[in-house]
Amino acid sequence: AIKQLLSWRKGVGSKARFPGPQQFPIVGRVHDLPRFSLWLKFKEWADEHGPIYYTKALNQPFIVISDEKIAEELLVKRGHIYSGRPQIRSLIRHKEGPAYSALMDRHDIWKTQRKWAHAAMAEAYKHHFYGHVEKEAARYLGLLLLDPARFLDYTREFCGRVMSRLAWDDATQGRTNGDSADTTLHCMSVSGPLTNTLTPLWYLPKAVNPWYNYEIERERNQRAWWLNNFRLAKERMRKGDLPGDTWAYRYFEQLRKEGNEGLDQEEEQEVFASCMIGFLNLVGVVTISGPLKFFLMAMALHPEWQKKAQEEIDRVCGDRMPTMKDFAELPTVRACLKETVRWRSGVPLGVPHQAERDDEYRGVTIKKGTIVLACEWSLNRVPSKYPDGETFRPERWLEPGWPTYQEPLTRYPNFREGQSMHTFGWGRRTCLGQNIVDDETFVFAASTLWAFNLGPKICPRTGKVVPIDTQATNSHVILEPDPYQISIKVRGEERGKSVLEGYHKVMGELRV
Ligand code: HEM
Repeated sequence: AIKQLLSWRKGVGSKARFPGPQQFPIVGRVHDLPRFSLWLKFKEWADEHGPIYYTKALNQPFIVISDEKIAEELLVKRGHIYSGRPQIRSLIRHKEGPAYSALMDRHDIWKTQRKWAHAAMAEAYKHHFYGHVEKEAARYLGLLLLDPARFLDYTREFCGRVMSRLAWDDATQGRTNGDSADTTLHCMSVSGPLTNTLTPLWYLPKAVNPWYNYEIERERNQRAWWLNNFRLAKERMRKGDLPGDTWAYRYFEQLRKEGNEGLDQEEEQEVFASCMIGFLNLVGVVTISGPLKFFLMAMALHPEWQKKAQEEIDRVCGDRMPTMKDFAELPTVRACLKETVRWRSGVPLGVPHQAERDDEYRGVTIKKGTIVLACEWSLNRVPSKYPDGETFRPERWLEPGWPTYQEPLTRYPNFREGQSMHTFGWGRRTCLGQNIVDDETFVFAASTLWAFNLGPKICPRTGKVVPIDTQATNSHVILEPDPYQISIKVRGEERGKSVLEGYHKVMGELRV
């Protein structure tokens, strides 16, 4: 504190600085950074101080960006400087690895894991994830038909199952996968343990430190779970019983190509590989279930768009459930999805980058260690690119004249290319999941609207619409909306029969 006070006094008026809220000694502005919906505060400051501003929380300097060009200049063109990850106080050893590649510094472990995950994902995408997304969607529709009130649970489980099937051929792990992802996200978020904001608390002695003890236990369990699945998959590989369309198979096959026929490994190598596959499996759950839950909400609140999308689906698919083959013919479905992710971002703060060394930008020194945030919530509301940014308007992706419109509509909008790819981050740290996001959200959205009508829930006691707070979320780095209620009704008897038929067809093959 004394050091800070001195440097603050020395620093007054002496250097060029970015604009920003007034800083106070020792605390900076930590006192008015809310733990929940922090992006609203960052947007408020952006409106006041401009597209790049400076602030501090305790001793941690921040640069917050809300302009795509500036973010490109720093995070892409100068990616060799701004691609570190800051320490999240309540997550143990994440910068070193090997557990969370998205949160590691840029060292060899990160490079190896990123390269491997990128190639594994690209190969699976070539085969549109081997039809697993469609099969799980058919199961999801069946469950929704039987018990629509549990739609939020089922939505997350759907995402968890797809990922665990791809990772280890064990969709039954889908629910655990979702829970594990959720707890990890809690621990890494400002809205999570108090020690993420009041960081000095982390250094309390273990005997009186519930945050530290919890994290040790959580991380140990998660790693054991990953390692267990890895070893089970290895046993199956040895017996010739592991399907070739899993990431685990791909990994073991590579070992064999290197001459390791028996798949014998030191524990350290197994831990490395199980974390690499385990994390890829984990990171694909809530990242997708959050947008899907917001999509269902948006459709219930915007019947005019739901109807347009359903007319399109009925015209193209008729009585059969939509699949990836219908992608080109269903631009309205894609526009509703793309607009959902813009309107209610799943990663509204973006994922923080950190300056790996001192740099100078526009005459201002940016110190090594500064956290650089391209605030997705603000980027999605830049008026010149997204007019009427607070409103859900899928037409901005479908009609010429809007800044985000792109042709041909058989291809755009999508989540892999074209407009607004800032959603998936920047430069060397760009998201590795865009392909699966594109497939999974499309099949889920098209098939749900094919089978069901979504609408507001009417309270049986008052007869009034149950209100939905569309901004209420768990405020995690990657978030989901708070539980909400809508009505989900099958679109007629025939459609119900088709849903059940589809469900029975896949249930024989799926592990439950
Ligand atoms: C709509 C869904 C998703 C969104 C909006 C999203 C967004 C992001 C963002 C903003 C980042 C940080 C980029 C940066 O630091 O500049 C990121 C990183 C990452 N994402 Fe995604 N993501 C989504 C889904 C997925 C899925 C489904 C997977 C994998 C199955 C995935 C895998 C990753 C990985 C591995 C990283 C870390 C990259 C690195 O640090 O090297 N993401 N994502």
